[in-house]
Amino acid sequence: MELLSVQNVSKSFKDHSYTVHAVNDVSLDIHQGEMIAIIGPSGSGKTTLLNLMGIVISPDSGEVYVEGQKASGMNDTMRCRMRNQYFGYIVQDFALIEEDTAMQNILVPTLYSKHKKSSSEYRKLIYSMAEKLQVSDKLKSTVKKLSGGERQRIAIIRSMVCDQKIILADEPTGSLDKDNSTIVMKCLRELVDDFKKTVVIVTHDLNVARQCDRTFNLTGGVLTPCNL
Ligand SMILES: Nc1ncnc2c1ncn2[C@@H]1O[C@H](COP(=O)(O)OP(=O)(O)OP(=O)(O)O)[C@@H](O)[C@H]1O
Repeated sequence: MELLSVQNVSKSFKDHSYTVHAVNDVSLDIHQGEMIAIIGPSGSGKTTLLNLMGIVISPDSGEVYVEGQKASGMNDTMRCRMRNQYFGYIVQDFALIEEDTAMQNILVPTLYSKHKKSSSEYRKLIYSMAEKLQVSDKLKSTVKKLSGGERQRIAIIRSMVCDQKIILADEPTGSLDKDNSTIVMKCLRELVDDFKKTVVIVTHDLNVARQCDRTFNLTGGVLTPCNL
């Protein structure tokens, strides 16, 4: 069974005088342990599609299934629970709290987790992930003291601290230089290869897309497979 299945999903936004068809009849099946890239011009619907996949927003038509469970049939509480259980998000500006330490930021999703571990279990897990991503010495630092690449690695750890199976990354290397971009992509690849995570990346960077297992182009809300 697919881990995440998007079936004939469409989403429009109405402005005052016109309607934007942001995502238009998109279907995509994603399996566990895959790294998928979605590329496309600005305004082509990439973030909207990512938000539909992560059941952050609901489609106008079509269905999203997570491990075979239909998202549209759920009430808000169930959908929220599903979102927290399955999805980790990495966004371009990292969405970290500057004045808090890296550790405090990483622990935020654990406050909302259904399957809570003990505080010492979380810390053990976080240190082991941080060591792998070479930021274990930064966990006690406030975020404002960290570099862009370090922030992004902290955001990656936060995205999987509750053992979410699917990581949705919107331009994860967008604001990074080449070296940090390489480190972040190596981290994401390791999540897929070593932890069997599933990663969906929205990117403008073709080098980033080439490192993924499958690549799709989204133009005018229409998704097509592409070879880079
Ligand atoms: N909440 C909203 N209300 C109105 N229009 C929206 C909304 N969200 C997105 N849109 C419109 O839908 C279209 C797709 O937007 P989206 O952000 O998904 O594109 P994108 O491919 O991620 O763009 P970029 O690469 O610039 O981030 C755009 O025309 C955008 O203006």
